[in-house]
Order: sequence, then structure tokens, then C-alpha cells
Amino acid sequence: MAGTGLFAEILDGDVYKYYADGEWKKSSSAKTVAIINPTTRKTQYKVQACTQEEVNKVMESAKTAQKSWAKTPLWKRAELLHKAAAILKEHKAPIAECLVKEIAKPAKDAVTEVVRSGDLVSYTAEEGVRILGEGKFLVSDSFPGNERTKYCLTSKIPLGVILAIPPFNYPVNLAVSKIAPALIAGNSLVLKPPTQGAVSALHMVHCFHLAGFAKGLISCVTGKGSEIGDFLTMHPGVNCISFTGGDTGIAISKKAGMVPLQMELGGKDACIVLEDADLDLVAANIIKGGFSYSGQRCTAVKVVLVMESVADVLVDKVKAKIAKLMVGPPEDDCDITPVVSESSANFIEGLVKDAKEKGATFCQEYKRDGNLIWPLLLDNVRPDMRIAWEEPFGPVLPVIRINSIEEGIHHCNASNFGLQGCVFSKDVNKAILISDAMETGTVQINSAPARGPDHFPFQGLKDSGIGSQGVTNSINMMTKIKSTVINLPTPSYTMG
Ligand SMILES: NC(=O)C1=CN([C@@H]2O[C@H](COP(=O)(O)OP(=O)(O)OC[C@H]3O[C@@H](n4cnc5c(N)ncnc54)[C@H](OP(=O)(O)O)[C@@H]3O)[C@@H](O)[C@H]2O)C=CC1
Ligand SMILES: O=C(O)C(O)COP(=O)(O)O
Repeated sequence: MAGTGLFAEILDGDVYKYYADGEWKKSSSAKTVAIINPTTRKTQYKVQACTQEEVNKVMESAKTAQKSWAKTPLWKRAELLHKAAAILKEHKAPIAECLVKEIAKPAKDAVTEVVRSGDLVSYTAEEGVRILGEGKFLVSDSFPGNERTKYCLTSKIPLGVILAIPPFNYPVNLAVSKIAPALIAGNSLVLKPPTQGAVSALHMVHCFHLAGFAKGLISCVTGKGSEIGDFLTMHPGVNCISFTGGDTGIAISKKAGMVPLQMELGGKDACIVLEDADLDLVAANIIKGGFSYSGQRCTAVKVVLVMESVADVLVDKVKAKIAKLMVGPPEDDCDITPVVSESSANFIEGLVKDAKEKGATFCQEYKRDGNLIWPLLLDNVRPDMRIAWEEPFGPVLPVIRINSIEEGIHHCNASNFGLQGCVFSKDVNKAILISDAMETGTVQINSAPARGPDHFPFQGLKDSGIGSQGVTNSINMMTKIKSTVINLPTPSYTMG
């Protein structure tokens, strides 16, 4: 159970502690932040509201710890990460329990998130020993005017202190996808978890603590992003920011100093359906892509752009599948569970009302109970409706009927987002041409958008992000190249 047994030391009364200098601590602020259970809409957990002074101390110890960690052999760093991964997977049940209570993730998906996270940590350790174990050797005479008098050796060095800020929808997985690459590359890491999801993240951090990482190497400060976020992201002790979330990321990128940024932000992933598509496959992917975790995924299908000639058939198929979705509490492993907060539910409702006023066709009756919103397909959506462009982050999916491929590509590219998209067609050549024309970081052909498998590159264009994630890209992003040049008094050619 969460907060008991091995996890008892992270709890003080009914308030979870924060993690600094290898210890679980109470904040001197004597203030707490409540975490509201999206299903009951009552306080489920409380966490510490850390102070700026506490953030300063965390940054100092992260800097000190990084210096010795950078001198730790790669195989030893990997060994510790493998240990943390095993502990994490062993304790999937209490962590999954927190995910169910804090963010209403369906029970089975919650367990999957923890297991996937353990696998990601292990994979990162393995990948790290390979890619960080290699550098380059360059000779000078390949550039015009040079003799072979210089040997250049390059290696990848850590950046220092990495600040990791994940969003509520994957508080464990999107935290470890930043923690593991940072650590294997020899950095230290400060985590600011999302408030909804903070307790799951604190349990995950305890697994790293139990694995035996040196004090100060990993820290976890809790508090509202709106209160301590700016102080963290503008802190002079931070050498790199890895952020996943919404528009907050755009604001951070304007405020942060001259440090590398990895930003994975929102999306309005389009699903373009051609006349020759396998419509059963499309319908199954629209359900999986649009409605899993109630549409609260950055990679969710967020607009269907279907050729008019097959639209009626497709809409009927999707409607039939929506009717079979189970709606209810995450504990019962329902498909559709309450969205994360009342304000999120209100926002989604605003988009639905706007679509209603402007004449969209409701394929189901709009139904809401608290934060629980029944799945809704909106047909005949037009570009003047907000839902055509904004991401609901909820179980509401617009369908726009198109009369040409160009119209579909135009709608996709007119979005300010450019995360992922998908195309359904039996003609792979045509699908590739469309994929090339879509201004998104990834296009899936004949499947719904998805980030996984976690070692695939994952990136957004335009307002969807800066840089690229995926295990290898994250490790590379959290390092810098250092060159050492050996200068020879006379040119030397091997076997010359
Ligand atoms: N591209 C991607 O990979 C993903 C993108 N997203 C996007 O994220 C959004 C939903 O996630 P959500 O968690 O609500 O996103 P937010 O941007 O609201 O929050 C993300 C994180 O930022 C923190 N934060 C809030 N304010 C600040 C600040 N001023 N400075 C620093 N950190 C701050 C939050 O903390 P706190 O919770 O305390 O406010 C949270 O940890 C959607 O737009 C979605 O598309 C989500 C998942 C993946
Ligand atoms: O946070 C998100 O929404 C993602 O990064 C999507 O991950 P997924 O495609 O594995 O659900």
C-alpha cells in the first residue's frame, strides 16, 4: 500500500515529505499542497510546499554530488540504474495505486506505466554504456590546407544539474525518461513533479533512494508550479531543463537562461483517412488513439480528417465502438475515467458548448458527472469551431469531413502544433507523400500516434516542442562534446 512498509519513511502524518540530500524532509514552510482525487473530488494526499531557500540548498547539493558522480565509472552508474529499475518494478502495486488515486489512471494502465518505466530505466542504462563509451577520432588533413599534424579526440561530457519537470498524465514514466538519461550521462537531477501525480513520483524517487544513489544526486521538490516553477527554471544552478507539459513550456523557454532546453509540449494530432483505408483498422485506432486515458495524452488523436465518401461508414463504426467503452472509476479499470481536474472538465465543456452553438453533429448525447465526461464524437466539425484547433485533453473527438488530400494536409499544417499525426491508406506510396507533407515531428502510417516504444525519437515541431526525446536522443541532449587535440611537431601518416 502507498505510504506504508518500505514507503513509510516518505510520509509524515498525512503529509508526504520532499527528498533532498539523500533524506526525506519536512518543509520549513509548514505549508502543504492538497492533491485532489479526480474521482471523489476530495483531498487524497498532501505534499510539502517547498521554499526558495530549500530549492537553493537542493541546487547546491546537486552541484556537489554531480562532481563525484561524473568520476563514477559508467558501468557502475548503469548497475545502480538497473537496481533502481528492479526495485521500481517490484513495487509497481503501491505506485500504481497512487496513479489511480491522483490522476484517475485506469488500474491496468497504471501498472503498465510503472513497468514501462522500469524497462525504460534499464534500457537507458544499457544504451548509455554503449553510446557514452564511444567518442570520435579525427585527423586534420581531411580539411584543405592541413597536414596530418593534429589528432582530435572527442567525448561526451555531462552538463551538470538537470531540472526535470514532467506533466500530470505520466508522472512516473515522463519523470524517469528524464532522470535515467541524466544520471547515466553523469549529471545530477532535480525533479519538480506535477502536483497531480506528485505522490506517485515521490514513491518512484524512493526506489532510486533504495537503490543507493549518492546523496544530493537526485532530489525531488514539491509545490505548485505556479509558485515555485519560475524560481526553479530561472535558477542559476540549473544547467539544462527537460520539460513536458502544456503552454507553460513556451513561457519557460522565454524565461530560462542560456541552458539547453528539451521541451515536449501539446499537440493536435490529426488522423487523415483516405478512401482506400481499412475502415475497421481506422475505427479501432481512433478508439485507442482518441479515447485511451480519456484522451489525456499529448499523442491522442485530436482531430479526424476523413474523406467525405467514406465518412458515414467510418463514423458509424466509431460510434458502435464508443458505445462499448466502459465509463466509470479508474479502480474498476474503466476505459473512460474522470479527467484530472474540475477546471479541465470545465474547459472541455466549453469546447463542447462552442461546437454545439456552431452546429456540430453530436453522435452521442453530451453527459458529465463531476469530472467524468462520457466519450463524445462530434461530426461535421468546421474550422470556425474551437474544437477544430484546440486540444481538449479529454474524451471528445472532432471529425472534419474533407474533399481532398490537400484539404487534410492544409488543416494539419495550419495548426500551431506539430507533434504527431497519422495517415490511413492501403497505398503506402501515397501515405509517404502525405507523411512528408505533414508538418509534425512524427507521422504514423496505418496506426494511431504514440510515443512508444520509448527508444524511438519523439519530438514536436512548432509549438509542440524543442529538441527530441527517446532514450538515445535524451542521453545525447544531456551531454556536451568535449574535444582534446593532440598536436604533433611533424606530420605523421599511419603506414606512411
Ligand atoms: N508533448 C508531450 O510529450 C506531452 C505534452 N503534454 C501537454 O501537457 C498539457 C497537460 O499537462 P499539464 O501537466 O496540465 O501541463 P502543465 O504545463 O500545466 O504542467 C506541466 C508541469 O509544469 C509545472 N509547472 C506549472 N507552472 C510552472 C511554471 N511556471 N514553471 C515551471 N513549471 C511549472 C506543473 O506543475 P504543477 O502541476 O504543480 O502545476 C507540471 O509539473 C497538455 O497541453 C498536453 O498536451 C502532456 C504530456 C506529454
Ligand atoms: O505524455 C504523453 O501524453 C505522451 O508522451 C504520450 O505517450 P504515449 O503515446 O505512450 O501515451
